[in-house]
Amino acid sequence: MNLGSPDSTDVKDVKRYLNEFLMDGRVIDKPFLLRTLLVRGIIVPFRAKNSAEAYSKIWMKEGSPLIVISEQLQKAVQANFEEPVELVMRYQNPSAASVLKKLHEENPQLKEILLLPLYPHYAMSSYETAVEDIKHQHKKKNYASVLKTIKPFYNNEQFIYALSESIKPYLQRDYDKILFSYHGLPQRHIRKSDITGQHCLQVNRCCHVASPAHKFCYRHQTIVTTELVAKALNIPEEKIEQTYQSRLGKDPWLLPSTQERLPDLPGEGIKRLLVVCPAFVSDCLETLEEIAIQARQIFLDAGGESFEFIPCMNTQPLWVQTVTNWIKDYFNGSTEMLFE
Ligand SMILES: C=CC1=C(C)c2cc3[nH]c(cc4nc(cc5[nH]c(cc1n2)c(C)c5CCC(=O)O)C(CCC(=O)O)=C4C)c(C)c3C=C
Ligand SMILES: [Fe+2]
Ligand SMILES: [Fe+2]
Repeated sequence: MNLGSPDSTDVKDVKRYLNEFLMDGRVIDKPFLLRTLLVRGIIVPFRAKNSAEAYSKIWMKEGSPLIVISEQLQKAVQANFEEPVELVMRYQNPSAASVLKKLHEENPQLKEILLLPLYPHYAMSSYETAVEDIKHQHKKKNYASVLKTIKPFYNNEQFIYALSESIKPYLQRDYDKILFSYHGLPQRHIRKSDITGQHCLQVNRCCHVASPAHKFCYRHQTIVTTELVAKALNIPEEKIEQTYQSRLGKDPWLLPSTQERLPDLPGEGIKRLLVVCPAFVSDCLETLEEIAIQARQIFLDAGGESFEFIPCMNTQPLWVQTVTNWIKDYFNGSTEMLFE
């Protein structure tokens, strides 16, 4: 299960997509009336045209890169199984309701469904809303099957290995720094997901101090991914930096911001930059347009000399094998990857 895209780059389709996405109370977490006013009255009318233009720059002949690549991943994984492997999106198509219907109609004996949210890290606005949406649709129709979910895999050995191997070839050439740019979040979301109510963004160096809050802390989980990849690839500390991208609105988001850090780097002697986006396993608007086009321009305009975007794992054989292994382990009785 992935996030989803508009059906086309037409402004009306982009509007429909943005309305569904941003009216999700786990994304814009304001009371319903205020959210409606904000989303339908301000954000979508002002954003839709620019978003549609951004999508047009990266659209493939088969459709949105996020969907096309996720479909390719689904087909590659399906090739390793007799059991059906389906792709589902949180917003727009194919929806959880339609995929569940299809699965149960085509497989009347269906006993178990294993859900893989295609997000390495836990966030209320990505992993949690995806899981809750499909659970809700499953319960609504009273399906007899059991639905199990794979947990965020930010620190999973095979994920780290596949991600590190996807980065490795880019480290062969000379570079000054590798930037790990993760999708950002409002800081409020980090506090809301803190099950202790007193750890996240409250304790000094919270993400480095052991706490049960880490199970739901996006910031902690992104930091761990960066540290594990750095260790796997032996990247010196001074050559790594972590930032957060894609900010929306005026609330404080996670820092440092990718867009704000980029223009500073050349002045600090960072002229040759590598950028990787490990919050995404499939390339999408936020990597292909925001990073590979916009961020590159910001960096080069500020005096940077080379900017290399490292693509997501997409359909790389090691990633397909990793997903396949998780599913096989589950069917062989392992509960290690399951979210309880
Ligand atoms: C990686 C996980 C993601 C988190 C966490 C997340 C939070 C989040 N996003 C928005 C607002 C937007 N995000 C948009 C696109 C988008 N976001 C993710 C992933 C996460 N978002 C992906 C994979 C994509 C790309 C979709 C595609 O079709 O390629 C957009 C839409 C595009 C735009 O207009 O910029 C918005 C809006 C918020 C507000 C948020 C947390 C609160
Ligand atoms: Fe997003
Ligand atoms: Fe935290």
